[in-house]
Amino acid sequence: MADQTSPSAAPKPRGPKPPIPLSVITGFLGAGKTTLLNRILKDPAMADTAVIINEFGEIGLDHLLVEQAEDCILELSSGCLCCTIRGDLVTTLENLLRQIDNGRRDRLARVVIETTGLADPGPILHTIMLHPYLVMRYRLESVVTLVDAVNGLETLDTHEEARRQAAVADRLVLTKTDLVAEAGGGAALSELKARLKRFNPGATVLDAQAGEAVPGRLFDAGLYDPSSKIPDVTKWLNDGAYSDHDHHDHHGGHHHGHDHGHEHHHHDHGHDHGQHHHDRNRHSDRIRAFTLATDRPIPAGALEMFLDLLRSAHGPKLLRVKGIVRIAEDPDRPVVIHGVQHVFHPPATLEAWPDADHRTRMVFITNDLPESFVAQLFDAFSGALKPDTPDPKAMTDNPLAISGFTSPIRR
Ligand SMILES: Nc1nc2c(ncn2[C@@H]2O[C@H](COP(=O)(O)OP(=O)(O)OP(=O)(O)O)[C@@H](O)[C@H]2O)c(=O)[nH]1
Repeated sequence: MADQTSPSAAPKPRGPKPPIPLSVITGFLGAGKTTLLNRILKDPAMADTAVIINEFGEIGLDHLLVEQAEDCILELSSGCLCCTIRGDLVTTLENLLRQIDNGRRDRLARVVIETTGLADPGPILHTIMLHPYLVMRYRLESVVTLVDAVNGLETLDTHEEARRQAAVADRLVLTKTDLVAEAGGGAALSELKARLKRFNPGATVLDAQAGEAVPGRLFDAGLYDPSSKIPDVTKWLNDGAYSDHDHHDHHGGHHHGHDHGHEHHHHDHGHDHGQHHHDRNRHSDRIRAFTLATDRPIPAGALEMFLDLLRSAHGPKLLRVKGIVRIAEDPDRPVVIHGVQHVFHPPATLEAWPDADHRTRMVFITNDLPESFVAQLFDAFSGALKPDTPDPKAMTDNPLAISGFTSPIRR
């Protein structure tokens, strides 16, 4: 029986095998995904990694890559990974497990899926998160999004997929910074970094040309490291980055965070100003990143309803949600939540708080979903009702809300 943990770990654990870390590398067409994969696959840290790539149109696999790590490459053949062959992806992931379970493969340290440039990574992540067996055997480790420093601003302006890819990332890798430097494009690079920071402040930005895109920094996003008993949620959440990335529009109260869309006016930033220089930012500005933090514990059932309502009514607007939550019934054992669009990982209960901060902290990256809405909804469910806000019963009685978020709290 293959053991996924480090060889030095004392007695081999009985029971289910630890889930295999799974990362997704995404990035717009030509961003440099294959180039990066080719490079990192040579790194000893990538031993025992299986890479799943898909062929797209006439462009075949990079043969270097195939030769480099023949055993580990599984080629999917039928078009776009995101839209048409999720069944293939499931089969491929199941086959890998079978190889491990029947001893044909000794170790599988990690799986990396490279998506096509046009893919919204959400559905790929959902394929794993929604599959009852795969979600037990694999754990989402890191979403790595490559951004071409030469074309990045333009691509973010014009392509929804590119914005989504950047917004769901745990790691943003800037590629082709060498070309920008040669062309004296320092200002454009700063603007690109600022843009990325604005709609995904928690993601670590790595410069591929500076040698920063190494496996340890790409994939070690921190949450469920099996070698640590209490996972490094703080690193994973990185909510500190949300409070110092901007300088305006700070709201009071116990909710922290920033609202780039001025949503309390309930109109769209871009349309509102109507000036040419705002057009460029219009789409990006619909993507908002904010945090909620509060001392007030929330009953487990109310958390369930909060998430249920949020995802059923507003799932498409949620790009990424991460959080550590203080539960009223069990305040010493926080619950970790993790969602991509309308799909949430089964929440995990930690044995203890990872650090001295015992507040509920959640980070949200949303598309056209205002911070104030999310904050009010959370307040309603956590019991911090203000006189002019609806009570949770009124909200859950909404006939448009779809139920189905069952048994969310599992250990
Ligand atoms: N100068 C420079 N060129 C790069 C860098 N990264 C990638 N490239 C080049 O950019 C082109 C596209 O790179 P790929 O790795 O094929 O990009 P990709 O994201 O896999 O492309 P698709 O699979 O078509 O979406 C290639 O010609 C690479 O050599 C970089 O950091 N600097």
